Amino acid sequence: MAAISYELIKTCQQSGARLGKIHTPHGSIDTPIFMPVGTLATVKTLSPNELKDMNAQIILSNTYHLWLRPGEDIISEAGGLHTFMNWDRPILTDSGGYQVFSLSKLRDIKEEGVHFRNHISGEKLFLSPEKAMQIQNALGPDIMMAFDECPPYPAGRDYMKASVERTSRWAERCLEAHQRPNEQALFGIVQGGEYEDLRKQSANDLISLDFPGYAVGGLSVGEPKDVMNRVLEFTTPLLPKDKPRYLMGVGSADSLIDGAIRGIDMFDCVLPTRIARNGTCMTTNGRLVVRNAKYARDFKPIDEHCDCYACRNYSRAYIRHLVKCNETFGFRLTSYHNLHFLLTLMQRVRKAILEDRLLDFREEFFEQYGFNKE
Ligand SMILES: Nc1cc(CSc2ncc[nH]2)c2nc(N)[nH]c(=O)c2c1
Ligand SMILES: [Zn+2]
Repeated sequence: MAAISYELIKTCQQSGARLGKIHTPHGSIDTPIFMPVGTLATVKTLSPNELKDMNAQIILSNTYHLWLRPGEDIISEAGGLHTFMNWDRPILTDSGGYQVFSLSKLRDIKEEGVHFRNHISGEKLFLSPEKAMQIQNALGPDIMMAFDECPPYPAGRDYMKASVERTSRWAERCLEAHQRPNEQALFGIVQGGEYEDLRKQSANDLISLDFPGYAVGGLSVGEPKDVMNRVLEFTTPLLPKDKPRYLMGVGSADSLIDGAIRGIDMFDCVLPTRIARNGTCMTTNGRLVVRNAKYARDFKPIDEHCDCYACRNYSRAYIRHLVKCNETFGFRLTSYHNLHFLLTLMQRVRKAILEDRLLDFREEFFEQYGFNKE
């Protein structure tokens, strides 16, 4: 019995979107889904109960960060990440490759793996497909990611081709190092930048290894949105229809809708909680920077169309006051609202797919949010 199974419920008549369910050892996930990020084994400032209140069905954590602090052995001794952080629903961990490339200026990529410096202590470290799998095996997530290279954007074609071929060899080594395939699903990560032939090569290499799910990597790395959409248009159709597709590191409300339209089932991004911590909120009418002086006497909720805990009980003036005074509760309220906003957006996307009207929903949402003005 494989660790996860994907149930395709319906494909949208208006677009490449699909409605599905991913069944995992820790419960099922309705797709398309947004996955809150809990880098250091906590979704910053929020409790597991609050995440359940807003119907978060799966969260992400980070192999690289947990390897450095507290160390995968401590988490393993605690009984794994679910017990350690008291989250009994599904967990996905990224493999650490991306963090090495995004956090460590000094790094040396070799066939055997990546040599780099710990971004906190400066000590020399080495991460390989085998090491990334050993750490994820110790953490115990339901879904783990293959160790890949996420090349910088833009990258030349020759570099990209060599990188794709190494990432495919690394994916094979991850499969060989996979200790509990019946308990943990290993997803392959398609790379290839904006080169259609390299995306095909990467997808074919990984599909031949028969992973239970596939991620589209190497996007949301600074490329314009129309480049991301174009790459998705020729990449997701290459992936098996009966397996989940995960677009890594995405994203903003418009990218979630546009990704779902192009057949993506899973999304994650640190954006909602990160911008919340500097007082920026996502609302139906676009972004609202609640610390602005104009909200000092504004006693309306962050978003009048939102029924979340923050919007039902507190005003912009109060939250502005807390954020200006650097009060933790203020950031808890903005984080709660932003995650609730994206989780609710995906609930509305799933409903639109069921009703075959996702493109109409896109028009309505973009109009109200103000994207069409961009
Ligand atoms: N944009 C982007 C983001 C992430 C981090 S996803 C994440 N990890 C922890 C939280 N969120 C990526 N991760 C990998 N492994 N490969 C990628 O190509 C890639 C691309
Ligand atoms: Zn709200």
